[in-house]
Amino acid sequence: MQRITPDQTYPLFNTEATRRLEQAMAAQLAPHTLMQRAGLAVAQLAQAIAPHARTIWIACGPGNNGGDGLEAAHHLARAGRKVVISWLGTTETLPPDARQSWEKARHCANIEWADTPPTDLTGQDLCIDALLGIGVRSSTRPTPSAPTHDTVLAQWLAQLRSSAAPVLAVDVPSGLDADTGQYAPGLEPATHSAAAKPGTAQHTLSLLTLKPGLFTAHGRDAAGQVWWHDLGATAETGLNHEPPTAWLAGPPPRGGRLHASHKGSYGDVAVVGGEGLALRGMGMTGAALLAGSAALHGGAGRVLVSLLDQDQATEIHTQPELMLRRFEALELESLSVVCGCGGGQAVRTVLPAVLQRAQALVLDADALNIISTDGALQQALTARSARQHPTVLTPHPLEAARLLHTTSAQVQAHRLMAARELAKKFQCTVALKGSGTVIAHPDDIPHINPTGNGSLATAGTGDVLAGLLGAGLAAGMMPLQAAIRAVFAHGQVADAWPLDEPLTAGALARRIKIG
Ligand SMILES: NC(=O)C1=CN([C@@H]2O[C@H](COP(=O)(O)OP(=O)(O)OC[C@H]3O[C@@H](n4cnc5c(N)ncnc54)[C@H](OP(=O)(O)O)[C@@H]3O)[C@@H](O)[C@H]2O)[C@@H](O)CC1
Ligand SMILES: [K+]
Repeated sequence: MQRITPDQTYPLFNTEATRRLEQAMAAQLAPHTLMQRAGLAVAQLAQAIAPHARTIWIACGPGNNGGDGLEAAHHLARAGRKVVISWLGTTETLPPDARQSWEKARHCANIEWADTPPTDLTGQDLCIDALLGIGVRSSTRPTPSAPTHDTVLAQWLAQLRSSAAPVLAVDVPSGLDADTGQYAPGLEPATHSAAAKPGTAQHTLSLLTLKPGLFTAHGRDAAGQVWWHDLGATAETGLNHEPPTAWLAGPPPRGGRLHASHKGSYGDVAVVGGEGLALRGMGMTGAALLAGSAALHGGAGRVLVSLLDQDQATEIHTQPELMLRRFEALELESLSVVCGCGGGQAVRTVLPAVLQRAQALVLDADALNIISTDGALQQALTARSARQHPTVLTPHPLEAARLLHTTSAQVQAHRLMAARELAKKFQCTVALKGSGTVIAHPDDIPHINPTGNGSLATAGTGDVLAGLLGAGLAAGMMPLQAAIRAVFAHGQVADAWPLDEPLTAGALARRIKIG
């Protein structure tokens, strides 16, 4: 069993791939072996995280996820723990594996069966959520006969989520789609605002495979600390014959600098953005300066800043290392250009030249919005790939939606798919921001970033990411690697930041550590 931390790369498998692996393994093993292993692993983790739990309430659903819970109940009861089971299945519809575990649990004298879940649990107890796993339906049941069952399941789920006791979720937090990290309709937590985190699992034990939905969209909040037990898959069948759906990115390789190097060894970044106050009364030069600061702290040899403010700025007092340049004075052909940060409408005039000439390019914010409305710019963007000019897009979900002519809800509903679609459409690398940033490249398996948290949800952090990425490209990194590295390092600063101190984008840029 492994505790998942951002210290290595892990393969992630969606439901379809997981089912294929399950079948391949089950064919080689005695019947019921996988569920026995799953139940034992759940019981072991329960004992480890709550060794002194007074009562262990196990909420078991009608399918094999419930079967895992029943199997775990048997082990925990045999270990002398006080176990209360609430089971939602019927003997007529029980899958064969779950039936065997149900019978085992039935024969354990010291298990209490409760149709009404206990309401007096405290922090000294433990809940095990075995209601729904990867079999959760993505639509509500159409038949009129069933709602009662579904209603009870939803009630028990609400009770788990609001319990004072810690929750260990089996395989996936019930109701969460293992592929997308979205909740199934009708099973969303009641409180769903960023300020009030919904009651969710403190631990999730992912079985056989790690699933992408645990690490993106609502997955991170829903799952808490993720653990993984492969049920013997790596040793017995190898996970190799099934290509991963995605990778959970690990830390980029550390690389020191050669002593005999100079500023030219690390390349030049040019930040083009920062519409001035004069044009529309909205000054956004700070965004470009943040990107510049991040490029500096990300290791760029030199950082040039071209502010789109009609030459009002003549000097940057706050960061003397940044060099101001008129746009016309930039030798775009030899630069890694970061374009868009605070660019407003002013960035429209420079985009044709930037897309045509920049050696390497990061496009963010306003640049993306303008491109999404202009077919000629879209063609120019796509054409960069044929000239071997690396390009990285860093959209948030709404910007991605504009580029894909869809809604941000659709993008969020299928983050992995949306990032891949964008990468293919424009033949470039994409970092789709948000919880569990997805990094996609046309010909590669996408990566999900494991670092970062809600403190990054503040103005300017996107500009910092763009600048940092520009530094990676300037150093000659491949765009996919540069994007993985930048997103990882960006999130790492937030993870190390004190929880009770608001993180500002300026501080974020200054704290970046690369290599
Ligand atoms: N894969 C593996 O390698 C291994 C898998 N194992 C375990 O099996 C789990 C998968 O089991 P599974 O296929 O039986 O599906 P599961 O999640 O129990 O749900 C199906 C049941 O829930 C019901 N239901 C669905 N949605 C609903 C809703 N919205 N509201 C109400 N009800 C809803 C659905 O009803 P139906 O749609 O049939 O009407 C059906 O009765 C997996 O996550 C892991 O824990 C391990 O034991 C061993 C290795
Ligand atoms: K579950």
